[in-house]
Amino acid sequence: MRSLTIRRPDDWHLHLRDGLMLRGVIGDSSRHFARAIIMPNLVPPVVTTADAEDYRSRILDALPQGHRFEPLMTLYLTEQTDPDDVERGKESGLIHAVKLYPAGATTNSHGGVRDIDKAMPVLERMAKIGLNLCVHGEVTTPEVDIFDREAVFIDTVLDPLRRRLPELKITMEHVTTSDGIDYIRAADKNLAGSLTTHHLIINRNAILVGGIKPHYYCLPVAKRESHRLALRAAAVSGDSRFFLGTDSAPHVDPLKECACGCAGIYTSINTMSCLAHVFEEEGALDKLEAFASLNGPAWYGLQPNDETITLTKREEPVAYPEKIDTGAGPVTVFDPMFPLHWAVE
Ligand SMILES: NC(=O)N[C@@H](CC(=O)O)C(=O)O
Ligand SMILES: [Zn+2]
Ligand SMILES: [Zn+2]
Repeated sequence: MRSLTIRRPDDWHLHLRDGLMLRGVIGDSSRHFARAIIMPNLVPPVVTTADAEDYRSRILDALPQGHRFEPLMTLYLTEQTDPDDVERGKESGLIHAVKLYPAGATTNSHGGVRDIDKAMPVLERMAKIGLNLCVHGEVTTPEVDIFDREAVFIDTVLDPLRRRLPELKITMEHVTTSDGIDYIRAADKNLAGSLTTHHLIINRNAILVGGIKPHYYCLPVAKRESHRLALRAAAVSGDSRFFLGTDSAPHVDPLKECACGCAGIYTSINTMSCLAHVFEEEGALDKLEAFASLNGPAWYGLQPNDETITLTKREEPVAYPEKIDTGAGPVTVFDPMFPLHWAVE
């Protein structure tokens, strides 16, 4: 048996939803993770500091008995967002990032930004006060192929924005391409990227070969194998600009298994087992702590957690449910398509 003790990890991109779904999923995160950057794409979205404060209370209220977990709140950027409200949210310690969803790019993003010029006053204020901008980095232009949307976003939105406002700290979330990795590596400052668990494991074949597999569909959509390999290399490199954001995004099965299934993969429950497997495969178990527990806090200006978790490699595969029952309905758990042997003690 091998074992590995690391600082308690954090999740720098998480969807917890609300109501019954929130109650059904939060324990899967708080069991292993100490903190998470909480995505604001509720219906309606979390747009003001007051919304974020209410949502944070609902999250803490849903936490299982005995669990300790700190939700790090974010605001959903709109063309009407008030810079003063954002600044108050940051100064009070509540708000850790503002999230840019290009309108229509992903789940519940129709209220997102259409014209980035309209968001400039907020972005300028964020640059001034040192507040992070998290971006869903895909263009939504219908002419652009869905597999190219991240690369085109970098050229037409992200790079111009960084030139215009070099002092703005930007997290390119759920990077799925080697273009994204190269772009982050080449940046001199103020740019980092989060990587999901599933994009380190699947390529686009998982969605399309042998029948259409809705539980492997998420946005940004998984790309070809060469991109997956680039993501893996970045994750295990130890480069402090890359860290874990699971993007665990629960949807009930009926909304995924239908003619127009929604995007999102649920990985909170087995992420640490999956990551230990990936890092071991890459001969880089010694880099798992940097990726899951150290680089993220450093980027967000927080201390790493004092507590630790221990992962042990077992003979028998680790059991995890195929689906969880959430009260809102069943949610299928990410199946990495290989047995998992690393267990969190
Ligand atoms: N990643 C996804 O496929 N879905 C996310 C939205 C997002 O992070 O883009 C969701 O909220 O379901
Ligand atoms: Zn996204
Ligand atoms: Zn997400």
